[in-house]
Amino acid sequence: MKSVLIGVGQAGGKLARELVEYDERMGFGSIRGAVAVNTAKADLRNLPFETVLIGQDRVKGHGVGGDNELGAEVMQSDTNEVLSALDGRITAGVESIFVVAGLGGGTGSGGAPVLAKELQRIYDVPVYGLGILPGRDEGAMYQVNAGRSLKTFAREADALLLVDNDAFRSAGESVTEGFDSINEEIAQRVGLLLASGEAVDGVAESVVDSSEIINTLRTGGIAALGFASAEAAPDAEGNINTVMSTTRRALLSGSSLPDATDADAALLIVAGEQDAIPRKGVERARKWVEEETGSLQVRGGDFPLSSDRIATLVLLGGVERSDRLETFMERAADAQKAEAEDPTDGDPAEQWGNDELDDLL
Ligand SMILES: Nc1nc2c(ncn2[C@@H]2O[C@H](COP(=O)(O)OP(=O)(O)OP(=O)(O)O)[C@@H](O)[C@H]2O)c(=O)[nH]1
Repeated sequence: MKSVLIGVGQAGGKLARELVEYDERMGFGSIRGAVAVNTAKADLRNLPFETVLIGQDRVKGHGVGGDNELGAEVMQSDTNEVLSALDGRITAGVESIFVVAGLGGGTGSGGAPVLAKELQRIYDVPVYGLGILPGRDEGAMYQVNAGRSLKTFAREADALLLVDNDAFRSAGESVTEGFDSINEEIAQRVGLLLASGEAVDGVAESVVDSSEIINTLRTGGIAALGFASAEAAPDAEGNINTVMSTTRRALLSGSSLPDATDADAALLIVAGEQDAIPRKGVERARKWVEEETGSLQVRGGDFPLSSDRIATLVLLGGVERSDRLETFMERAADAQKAEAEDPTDGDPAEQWGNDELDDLL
């Protein structure tokens, strides 16, 4: 799926760079352009694509210091500068735009939903969010920011693919120490997903295409992406169990949003040498995903790739009712309550759609 990335804030810029580098390293060519936007001048250095500094009149290039309302305001005032930087990049072949941001800070958290809303008004292609949730050890401000941004971003984008910073943390490593490896994990997953819709070597009907990604995300709301891989046998018959086990791992332990398995729609992509992908295994795994997600809309497809491994990607659309997200929304609402010194309790199940967490826009 040919896509253009807009990284907003520090994490957004770093992750966009990681995605561009992965796509180039693999020779996929699915990322057709990238732009980084920030209120902090220093964070725009070292990014190998066009950058836009916003809010100079308000914060003089020093960032918004975690104030996501200010982040939203400066994006609103300077949207035209961002749109100008995009001019000519959303060409006829581009199939989607991704707005990439960490949701715990100020610039990305506040700016990304505002930008998604503007892009929706202007472009016909889907506008997706790629949002990073703060780890549970990050402070209350990060949790509140992310809770508020999450609701608004999910509403303004066609779908919001979420990554939980706790999902890829290695034992004994702090969230901050792990950023580079987390970014690599995300870039690999998302990079493979985008490239899967582009497969040119495959002529078979079973090869996945971009419309299947778009249809899986059509339900809107929150999306998650799971991944797992294993060494492949040379023949398809020998890989039936491998496809099943990588599918299980991708969904149950390799997801960008752990424990989010209830979904409205899913797409199972099996990557590897085309002759080594077992039809029987893919069909069995697809049925398993159907049972596990409770969705009757489970699509499946191959991604022919020259490799001695089999990799499975599971894209889930509409996972906002999942336990993990409810736990997060509860954490964010608690943090907001603690900040406001208001001890009244709330039902976590209702926090998704309501007022405990103020909307950003
Ligand atoms: N995965 C990942 N998360 C990051 C990275 N950098 C920051 N974060 C997370 O993103 C959130 C902070 O967002 P930033 O992007 O640093 O903040 P910002 O949007 O630039 O906003 P201000 O600094 O307030 O202007 C925190 O929850 C961090 O955990 C990164 O490189 N990778």
